[in-house]
Amino acid sequence: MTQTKIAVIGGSGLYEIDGLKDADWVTVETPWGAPSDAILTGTLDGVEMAFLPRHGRGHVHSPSTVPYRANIDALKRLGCTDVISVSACGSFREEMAPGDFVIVDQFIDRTFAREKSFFGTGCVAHVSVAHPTCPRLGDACETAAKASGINVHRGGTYLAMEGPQFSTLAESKMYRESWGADVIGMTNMPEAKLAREAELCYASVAMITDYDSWHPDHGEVDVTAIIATLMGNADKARNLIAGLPKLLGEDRAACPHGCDRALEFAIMTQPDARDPALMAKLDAVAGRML
Ligand SMILES: CSC[C@H]1O[C@H](OP(=O)(O)O)[C@H](O)[C@@H]1O
Ligand SMILES: Nc1ncnc2[nH]cnc12
Repeated sequence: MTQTKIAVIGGSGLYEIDGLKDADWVTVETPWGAPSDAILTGTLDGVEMAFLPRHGRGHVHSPSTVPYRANIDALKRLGCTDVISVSACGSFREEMAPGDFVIVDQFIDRTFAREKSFFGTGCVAHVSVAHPTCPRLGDACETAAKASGINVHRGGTYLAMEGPQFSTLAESKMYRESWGADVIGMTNMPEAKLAREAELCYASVAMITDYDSWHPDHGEVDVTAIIATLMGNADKARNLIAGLPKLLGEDRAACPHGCDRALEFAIMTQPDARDPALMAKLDAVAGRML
C-alpha cells in the first residue's frame, strides 16, 4: 500500500486552487528542464495534493512549448500517484455543450512538434496506450462532478491538435464526421503518453468552452468566448477537485488497471547496452525498473 498523492494539471483558466492546508509553491528541477511553473503542494481532507498550472501562472507557455516531460517528471519526483488533467476543449457533439464536462477516455494524437517520450537512443521502451486513461480515476472524477452539480458526460475521444491556431472548418468537420472525435484540445498529448511511461494513473476532464467551428448555429471559435465560458468552468473545476481526496482516500492499493506497472515488459534495451547518461535522467520516471 502506498500513500495517495493527487496531482492536478490545470489548463487554460485554472492557474491555482484554493483550500489546501500547508499550501506552498515548490520549485522542482528535473533532468528534462524546468516544469511550466512552481508546483502548489499541500493537503486536502488529509490527502496530499500537488497542483501545476500547465501554461504557467500568467499563461506563458503555448501548447507546443509546454514542457510536458519536465511536468510529468516533476510530479513523479514529488511522489504523485495520480494525475488529473483539467483542460479547456471545443466540442464536436451538440449534447456536449459549453459549460459541460467530459471525462475523456480516448485520444487521437495529431500533434507533431513535441517530445513524446522519456525513452530513446540508449534506452528504448514501448508502453501500451490502448487504454490511455485510468477508469478508476475516471470514476472518481465523474462522481465528484455529479456531486458538484456539473453536467458531466462519461467517455469521449479527445482530438489533440498542434495549434496554436484553431482548426479550419474542413478539419473540424473531418474530426467530427469521419474520425468520430468528441472534443478537441491542444495539450493532452503527449501528456497522457508521458504519464503512462511514468507509471502514473491519468484522467482527463474536458471543460467544454465552445463548438469549435463546425456548428451551423454558432460562430467560429474565438478566445473571447472561450474566456467567458472558462470563468464559470474554473469554479466548477475547483469544486470537482475538492471532492477527489475523499473519493480516492489516503491509502492507495495497486491500480486495478495496471497503470502503475506500465513499464514492466516495456524496456527493450539490454542492461549492458543502455546509455548511462539517459539512465541517470530516468531516475524518477523509471527508477523502479532500472
Ligand atoms: C484558450 S483556448 C486554447 C487553449 O486552451 C486549451 O488549453 P488547456 O488544454 O491547457 O486547457 C487548449 O488545449 C489550448 O491550449
Ligand atoms: N475549439 C478548440 N480547439 C482547440 N483547443 C481548444 N480549447 C478550447 N477550445 C478549443
